[in-house]
Amino acid sequence: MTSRLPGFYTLPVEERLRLIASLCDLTPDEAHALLPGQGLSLDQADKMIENALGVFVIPFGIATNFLVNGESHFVPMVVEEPSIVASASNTAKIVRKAGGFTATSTGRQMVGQVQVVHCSDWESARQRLLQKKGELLARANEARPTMTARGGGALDLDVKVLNGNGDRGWLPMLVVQVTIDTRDAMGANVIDTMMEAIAPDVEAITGGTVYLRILSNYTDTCLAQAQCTIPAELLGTKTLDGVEVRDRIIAAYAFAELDIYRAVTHNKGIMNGIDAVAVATGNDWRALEAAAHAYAARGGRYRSMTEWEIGEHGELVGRLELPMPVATVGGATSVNPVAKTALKLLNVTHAAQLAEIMVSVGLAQNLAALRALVTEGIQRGHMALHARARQAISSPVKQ
Ligand SMILES: CC(C)(COP(=O)([O-])OP(=O)([O-])OC[C@H]1O[C@@H](n2cnc3c(N)ncnc32)[C@H](O)[C@@H]1OP(=O)([O-])[O-])[C@@H](O)C(=O)NCCC(=O)NCCSC(=O)C[C@@](C)(O)CC(=O)[O-]
Ligand SMILES: NC(=O)C1=CN([C@@H]2O[C@H](COP(=O)(O)OP(=O)(O)OC[C@H]3O[C@@H](n4cnc5c(N)ncnc54)[C@H](OP(=O)(O)O)[C@@H]3O)[C@@H](O)[C@H]2O)C=CC1
Repeated sequence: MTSRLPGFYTLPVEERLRLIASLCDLTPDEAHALLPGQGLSLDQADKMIENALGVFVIPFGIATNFLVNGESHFVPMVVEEPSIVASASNTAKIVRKAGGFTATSTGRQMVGQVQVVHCSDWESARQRLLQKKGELLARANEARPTMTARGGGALDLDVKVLNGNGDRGWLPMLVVQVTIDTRDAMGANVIDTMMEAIAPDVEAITGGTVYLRILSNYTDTCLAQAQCTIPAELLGTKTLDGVEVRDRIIAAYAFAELDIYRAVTHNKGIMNGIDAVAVATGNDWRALEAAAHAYAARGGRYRSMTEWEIGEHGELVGRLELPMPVATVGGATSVNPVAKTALKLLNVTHAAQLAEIMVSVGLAQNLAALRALVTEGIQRGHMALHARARQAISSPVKQ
């Protein structure tokens, strides 16, 4: 199977679906789930959230041309903004000619926190907790034994003391921080269950009072990295040669590194792609957004999420590393039939693989935007598609 389908976007929508269904072996039900009114049922929606009245429909598209770690992937995207799917496909086509994206992921470890207040001796409470680390980890794992059976579960525990601020009436506090491998799940519920399970032991050991027992969305131990190396000649346009475009892209990147007003826009463009895949696959995009922007501000300065530089042979080299707490099981991925179809289209079986593709999509999206911005400007490509969308809005709805 190849994801390289020249001119795919020129086909009528029904034909596109037929072609993809046959290339990806979708069952009639899986393909049917993508049609308006056929995906999430009202009954399912009513069980997913509270006070449901209906379902909100957003277009579902696929980006073509992606080659990640030597494998072709169609990338499902659910998004309301024109030109995101086209630009991802366009860049993936260029990067494919250069050998595709290389992506890795480092760990699937998430963090849970328990906040303890009112301890009489903070340092001795900290020491006692560390001495009981094995028992606390065992207690956490007893709460979700199936996670250990899968090779995951609570792995490590650390304790920190945070000073209060008397002037503002803030108490000092102690934080028990547990590292948990949640395998193919995002793990919020798993972690929260574990943190609630260890809380009584934490109180008994410290003599303090537990307040919060919750996961952390700063998932800097669940990272994915993507890289692409593009010969300059592949970047040229009708009016500019590739070396000039490459150098302008480096200048655009430097702008984002140096100026927060530009960095936020630059990073919004990256998240355009990542969020669209997150929504399509039923993942929690708020968790991804929160973690990604916090990671971009690590070290105390908010910067570009991507890095661009000139390689040894004059190529443009791009990298993106982000926290990717995504799931192929649990949450809405397991409930929404559209998300199930999206995962099948992507042809991924594990969360780490999904994370690697998503970070490649983020890198592609950034390159697309930068290349357009430093050459013809964003308006021609983006606004032509935007104008088409406006036309659809103003034309009467077919019954
Ligand atoms: C829009 C393009 C791709 C046109 O680019 P083009 O060069 O006119 O495209 P083309 O007609 O030569 O086609 C090249 C390939 O693009 C794809 N393609 C081309 N057209 C379509 C289409 N209609 N539907 C689906 N795919 C399309 C398709 O893959 C096609 O090749 P094929 O696979 O067919 O051989 C280009 O101008 C582009 O990439 N622009 C960038 C647009 C962008 O970045 N949009 C993001 C939203 S704007 C924003 O919110 C973020 C931003 C910009 O503010 C971030 C920032 O500032 O950093
Ligand atoms: N701050 C935040 O971000 C918060 C987010 N949430 C929400 O929580 C949800 C995610 O929680 P999560 O715990 O992941 O989802 P679920 O509660 O749906 O749990 C996932 C379950 O899937 C099962 N499972 C089956 N196969 C696997 C596998 N290969 N790897 C791992 N688990 C597997 C496990 O259950 P078993 O072991 O029993 O088989 C696991 O507990 C999202 O909807 C998120 O929006 C909730 C609270 C806070």
